[in-house]
Amino acid sequence: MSIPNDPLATSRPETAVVQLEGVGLRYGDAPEVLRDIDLTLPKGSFHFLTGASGAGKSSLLKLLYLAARPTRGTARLFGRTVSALGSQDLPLMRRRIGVVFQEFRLLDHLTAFDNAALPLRIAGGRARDYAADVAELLTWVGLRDRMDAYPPTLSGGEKQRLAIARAVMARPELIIADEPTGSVDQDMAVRLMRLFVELNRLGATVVIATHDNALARQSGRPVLRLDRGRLMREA
Ligand SMILES: Nc1ncnc2c1ncn2[C@@H]1O[C@H](COP(=O)(O)OP(=O)(O)OP(=O)(O)O)[C@@H](O)[C@H]1O
Repeated sequence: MSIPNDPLATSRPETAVVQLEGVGLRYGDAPEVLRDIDLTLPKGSFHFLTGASGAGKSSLLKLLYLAARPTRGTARLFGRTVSALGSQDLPLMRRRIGVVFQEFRLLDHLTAFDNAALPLRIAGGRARDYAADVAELLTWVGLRDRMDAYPPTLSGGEKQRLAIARAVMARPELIIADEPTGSVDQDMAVRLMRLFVELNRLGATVVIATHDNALARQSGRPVLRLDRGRLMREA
């Protein structure tokens, strides 16, 4: 399905971080949960993704962070066709993407500091080089006094802030966040949004899925809406 009057649809392919053409997704033999998705996300764009529970938001995000492949149509990420990626390509592609999972997915046996530092460690960084950056970002998200805590001892909001810090720590080119402010109060939600806005200003492409239609509309950013697996463009 093409989205009427969508200026993104005309963007040049080489500037697109994400391109989905005629994409469908089904789990097993069940009916498709995503249908006829055409979507181009230019480099440096910032979109919200809304839709009722079960509309397919997390499933669409899974396609974008390579946790699922389309069962129909074509997906391109950073100009590469996803179906042609080999197993050796996936870790490198994934390092370019920062994901805030709805259920956080923190590692319980690592401290908050080590969770946040993980993307830098995986990229081959040395603790003495990145320690100050990790501490600064954790301080920014209000976790200065919780750096040595383990995830099971953190509140829901603290876990969420840690998940966000980890996702953006290595300055990914594409930031994908699934309900990133669902567990924090309004003031913290505004603060966290400022972080995404700042990273976008520095060049990151950002996609944020949320139930919070007001948050999405007030942002002034384009809103993509999923309605039972079909993509609509709201504003
Ligand atoms: N791993 C899976 N196996 C089978 N069906 C799934 C799986 N994940 C999601 N679904 C189904 O796909 C549909 C879309 O789910 P999805 O989680 O993408 O929606 P959502 O819009 O993110 O919902 P929510 O806002 O509640 O998180 C639902 O019908 C769901 O039951």
